[in-house]
Amino acid sequence: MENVQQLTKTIQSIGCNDRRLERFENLYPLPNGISYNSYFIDDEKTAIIDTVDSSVTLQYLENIKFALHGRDLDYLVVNHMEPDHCANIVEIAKLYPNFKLVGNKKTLQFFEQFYPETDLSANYMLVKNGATLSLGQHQLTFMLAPMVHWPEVMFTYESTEKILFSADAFGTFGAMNGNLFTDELDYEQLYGDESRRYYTNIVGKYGPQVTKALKKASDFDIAMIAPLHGPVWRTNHNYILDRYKAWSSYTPEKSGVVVPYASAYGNTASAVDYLVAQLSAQGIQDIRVYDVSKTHPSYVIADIFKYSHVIFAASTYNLALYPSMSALLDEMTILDIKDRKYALIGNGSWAPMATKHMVDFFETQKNWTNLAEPITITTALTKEHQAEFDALAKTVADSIKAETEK
Ligand SMILES: Cc1cc2nc3c(=O)[nH]c(=O)nc-3n(C[C@H](O)[C@H](O)[C@H](O)COP(=O)(O)O)c2cc1C
Repeated sequence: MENVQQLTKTIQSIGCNDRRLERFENLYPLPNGISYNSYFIDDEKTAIIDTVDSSVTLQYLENIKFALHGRDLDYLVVNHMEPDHCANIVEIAKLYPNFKLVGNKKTLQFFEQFYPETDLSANYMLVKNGATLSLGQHQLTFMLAPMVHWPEVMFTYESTEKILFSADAFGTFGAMNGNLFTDELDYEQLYGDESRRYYTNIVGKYGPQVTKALKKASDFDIAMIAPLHGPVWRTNHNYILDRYKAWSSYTPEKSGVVVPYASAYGNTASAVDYLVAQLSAQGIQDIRVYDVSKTHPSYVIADIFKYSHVIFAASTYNLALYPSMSALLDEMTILDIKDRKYALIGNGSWAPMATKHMVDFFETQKNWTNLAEPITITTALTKEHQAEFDALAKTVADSIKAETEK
């Protein structure tokens, strides 16, 4: 049976949920699943905006059949050619061969790269930035938003009902829970952290491009923002726009400190516990400690975007940096995170090298401010280092407080 909801009188949400997938892009844990959104516009001409992942094809095709009510499909607009959104183009082509596949030059190029066995060139409708398409009552305008995840990404604006179909922008991890609109649910509680983890890990590297797209989109009078994952915004746009402004400019949302550590036997972990207790004694409340061997880097990355300060602590592993800390630092480089204040603690029992590796790493990073001389301990934290740890806690606490007062 169909599973379709009304976005407006003439536009339906025909997307599907997937609560089985373990990892998005085979990388990011999905504890609450994911939704793949797709929209159907019922007008003199019929149109679908984006398709869904192959894992939900059967449900999706039922939804389309229901939405069309026996009519033919005229247009399929592809805002994003990533497989979780384009995997059903070929299926749609089998059932509705007369449709026009609407995309820009890169969209169509990617289509041929992903689906070399399917020739849809006769269906192509190539659009450029600013091109328009009339469906009857509804008028679509296409706006290129390159690198708001991928180079072919575009936004589609429907001017009659003032809806911005925003591709991956403004979306979130987490399946839908029945409520289609953000104002029907407690967004902060249900999707607040997961939308940050989604943005920072998936789009995080492309802050400048996101800023550009936000500026372009502000030319439009927007009543609704309909993303490709998660609920639709029809009120309180500023909540998500402000968050996007902060994330895309690498501005911390809060002053506070993230403390990712890597520890084989627990000594680095104990040293961190001592340090954060001193931070607490200094009055710091927002402290987030993570064992990077246990917590997936995407959660740590999301908090590094959220908070102003980071203290990295890691032990040495065969003269190298402990692998799970290395993985986190690699991920940070891939995402180009900048503008945070940091301090370093290394550990090692016979040839401690972790501190040096982390120092070398931060010399290559943009706009990270080192707050203190790195500390190296040689296995367990001892009274000998206590004063250094106390001093580090004071320095970091003072810096956080100064940030709060700004
Ligand atoms: C596989 C392995 C390799 C290690 N290699 C080094 C090393 O090259 N140099 C060193 O000083 N310590 C080395 N260590 C020791 C740990 O770094 C050390 O015991 C640790 O810093 C203590 O802190 P922890 O309990 O937080 O792991 C190694 C430990 C393991 C398990």
